[in-house]
Amino acid sequence: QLPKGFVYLSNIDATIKSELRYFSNNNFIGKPIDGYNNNCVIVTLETAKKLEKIQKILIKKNLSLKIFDAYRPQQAVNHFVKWAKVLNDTLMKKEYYPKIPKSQLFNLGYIASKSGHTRGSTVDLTIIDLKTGKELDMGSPYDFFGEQSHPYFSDISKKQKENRFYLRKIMLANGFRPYDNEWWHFTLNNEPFPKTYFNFPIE
Ligand SMILES: C[C@@H](N)C(=O)N[C@H](C)C(=O)O
Ligand SMILES: [Zn+2]
Repeated sequence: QLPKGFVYLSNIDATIKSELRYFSNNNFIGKPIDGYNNNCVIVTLETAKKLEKIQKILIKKNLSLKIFDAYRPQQAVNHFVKWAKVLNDTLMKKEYYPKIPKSQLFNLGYIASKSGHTRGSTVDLTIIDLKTGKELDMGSPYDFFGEQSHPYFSDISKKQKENRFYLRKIMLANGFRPYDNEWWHFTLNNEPFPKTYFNFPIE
């Protein structure tokens, strides 16, 4: 039973793809994150309806949204904070933050100790090509912490810029706002719980 105002995204649009990275070992910590007990995407109803609208536009072009993270319990954020304090635990540094000292990941805005995700109306996502099943090339992988992931980073190919801006354009046109440090992170404008940081686990 989810709190009032929250839904399983698959109940609103079952065609949207997902890969909940914090439910797996494939994330910047290298282990499943506290509070992710199931592989399902939870968001506020308002967010789900906007994503459904975007998905309907993409499907016509043989494209689809792919969600990496959505509602994130506060216990997961606390796990990130605890991990950040152990400076010698750098299991996934090579893949996720090769050039940024671990001690700077929060200061530089790549991870937040009070995250919009915890309010239920923020999503990390990309677009996939349904013909190939592959993610569009955005010029850096999801959760790659570095300047390369800043939306306006210039040293990427024309196609990578086009892909980034297509995602950004469609999200902004449908009620989301972007984030300066990460091309994949968007928050719903007029979110229903702007001040509430939820802690119910994902199950
Ligand atoms: C950790 C990354 N996926 C992310 O969402 N970063 C922002 C800053 C956040 O933690 O809210
Ligand atoms: Zn995010």
